[in-house]
Order: sequence, then C-alpha cells, then structure tokens
Amino acid sequence: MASQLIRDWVGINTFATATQTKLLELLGKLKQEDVSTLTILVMGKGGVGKSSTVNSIIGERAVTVSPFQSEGPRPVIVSRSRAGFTLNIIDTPGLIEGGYVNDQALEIIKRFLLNKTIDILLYVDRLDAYRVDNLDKQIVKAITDSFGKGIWNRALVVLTHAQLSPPDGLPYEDFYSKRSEALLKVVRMGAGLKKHDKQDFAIPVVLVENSGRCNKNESDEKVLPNGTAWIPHLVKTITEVVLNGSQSIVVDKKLIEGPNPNERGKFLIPLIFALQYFFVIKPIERAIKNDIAKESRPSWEMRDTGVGSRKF
Ligand SMILES: Nc1nc2c(ncn2[C@@H]2O[C@H](COP(=O)(O)OP(=O)(O)OP(=O)(O)O)[C@@H](O)[C@H]2O)c(=O)[nH]1
Repeated sequence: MASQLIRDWVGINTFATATQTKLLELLGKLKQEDVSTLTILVMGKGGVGKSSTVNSIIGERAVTVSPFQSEGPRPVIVSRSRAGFTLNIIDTPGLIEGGYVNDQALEIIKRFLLNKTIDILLYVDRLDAYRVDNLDKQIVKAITDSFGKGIWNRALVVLTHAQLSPPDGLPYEDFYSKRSEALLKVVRMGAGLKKHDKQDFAIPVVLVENSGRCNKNESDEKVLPNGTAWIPHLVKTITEVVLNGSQSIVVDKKLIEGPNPNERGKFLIPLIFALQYFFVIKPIERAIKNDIAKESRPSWEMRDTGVGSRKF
C-alpha cells in the first residue's frame, strides 16, 4: 500500500455540509484513538452494489459500476487521504459464478490481499431480496475459510437498494428487521458461529441507498425511508466496529496458504497400516489357516490320491 498513490479525499466535499461535518468528527475520533489508516474490504455476490457502495463512501466514481456482471475478476484498491487520515477501500469481484462460489476469484482476492491488513469487512447484499439460500451460506463459509472466523468480529452486513416500499404493506422497519435476521442467521451458520459466540460476534446491519434518486432531508443529506442519513450512519458503525477491541485481520502467507490438506494427518498413515496389519490382515490369515487345518478332505480327493480307497 505504501507504493500506492494516495489521492486527496476530495469526494468528501460533494457531500452535504451536515454529512461532511459528521464524517470529519468521526475521522477525528478515530485519530484520537490512534487509528489513522483504515482498510475496508468489500465482498459479496455479483451485482449487489459493492462498487456503488465504494463510490458512495468515497464520494466520486472511483470504481466502475455496471448493471451487468463485471468482466475482469480483479480486486481494486481505492485510497484517499484527508486531514492525516487514509482510507483504503478494496472492491472485489462477485463471488458467485454459475451457481457456485468462484474459487478462482477468491484465490485472486486472497493473493491481492497478501501483506495487507483488513480493518473492516463490508459484506454486501441487497435489502430488496426476499430469500436467503445455501449459496449465501457458502459465500460466508468461503470468506471464513479464507480469512478465519475473526473476520466476522470486524464485519458489517451492508444492505443496498434500501429505498424501497416493502411488499404487502409491511412497515419498513419490520421488513428490514426480517431481512436482516434471515441474513444474519445464514451468516452466523456460514461463519460457523456458535450460540455462545453471540456476544463476541454481534454483526451490525447497515442500510445503503446508492441510487442518485436517494431521498434527501432538509439538510440535503441522503436519507433512507426511516429518515436515517445513511452515509454518516455507515461510517459511524464502521468506527464503532473498529474500536470494539477486536483485532484487524493481517493477511500473511500462512493465512493465505493455510494448512496443506495433503499434509494433514500424514503421520497417522504408518499407524493405520500397522493397525490394519495386526487387526485385519493377521486375523484373516489365522482364520484361513485354521479353516484349512480343520477341513475334512472330500471323498473324491481321497479316492484320487488313493487315501482310504477300497481294495477289491
Ligand atoms: N437503486 C439502486 N441501485 C443500485 C444500488 N446499488 C447498486 N445499484 C445498481 O446495481 C447495479 C450493480 O451495481 P454494482 O455496484 O456494479 O454491483 P457490484 O456488486 O459491484 O457488481 P459486480 O462488480 O458485478 O460484482 C448497477 O446498475 C447499480 O447502479 C442501490 O443501492 N440502489
């Protein structure tokens, strides 16, 4: 990251004054706690609004947004600095390809992250999706297998397309809490989090509306249907997670390569052979020998060999 050209975070000036003030306050709070760099990793399925969310936070069109699946499955890092604070956001390609987790994309992401430290994971999905399925669980599992369970201590679930009218006249807050509950349940399962982990792993869910048609309040801030100014709320939640006392994720070679599954349990092989020899092969051999010894020879064999043949 050091060799990376870090541009001024000018996009912040495009936000409403009230939003700018809140953001600068939050950055000040982080600096007070000796946090002067923040690296945010953005992951999720394809087309859920990852790149749009990156652009919304930065306040400029820093990464390409497309309604269709993006082509080159390459992660992109966007770095901006403001008042001695550096923000790095890593946008990643969608993790699903043909109904499965795209292991190749995941591998590329892991290599890209080598020697970087992840302070925050934004796990992005859409608010306006009505189901969770096994695929969601698989993505979360793939992320957990890659970076460890601890990453969920540093994670936020981000739900885009948050400016919606819920179906069947459901109140907005009810729809939001049902959708987040369902998704969090799958996230906890995919991350292998147990019930007793609950305290440690309270993953916040944050709503986002990236559309240019997002409603605004009287202070010109982008607001959700529930009136929340979402950009400062997202950054505030990020700040809380950063300061929650958990560890950032250092992506080193060991983490990337993990334990080689081919090496796992290799030392047990001679032991398994020995057990097989003494408890399977030997008893079978003994049983065969006993069988042969006990066997009464058939009469035709006796006759052919002359044993016991009648004399005429
Ligand atoms: N209305 C609305 N549209 C959104 C929102 N977020 C993203 N979109 C649209 O959804 C489409 C996909 O958005 P992207 O940001 O490219 O999604 P992505 O997850 O980065 O996609 P991949 O890079 O292909 O994985 C684009 O047409 C965006 O304009 C949102 O919050 N509200």
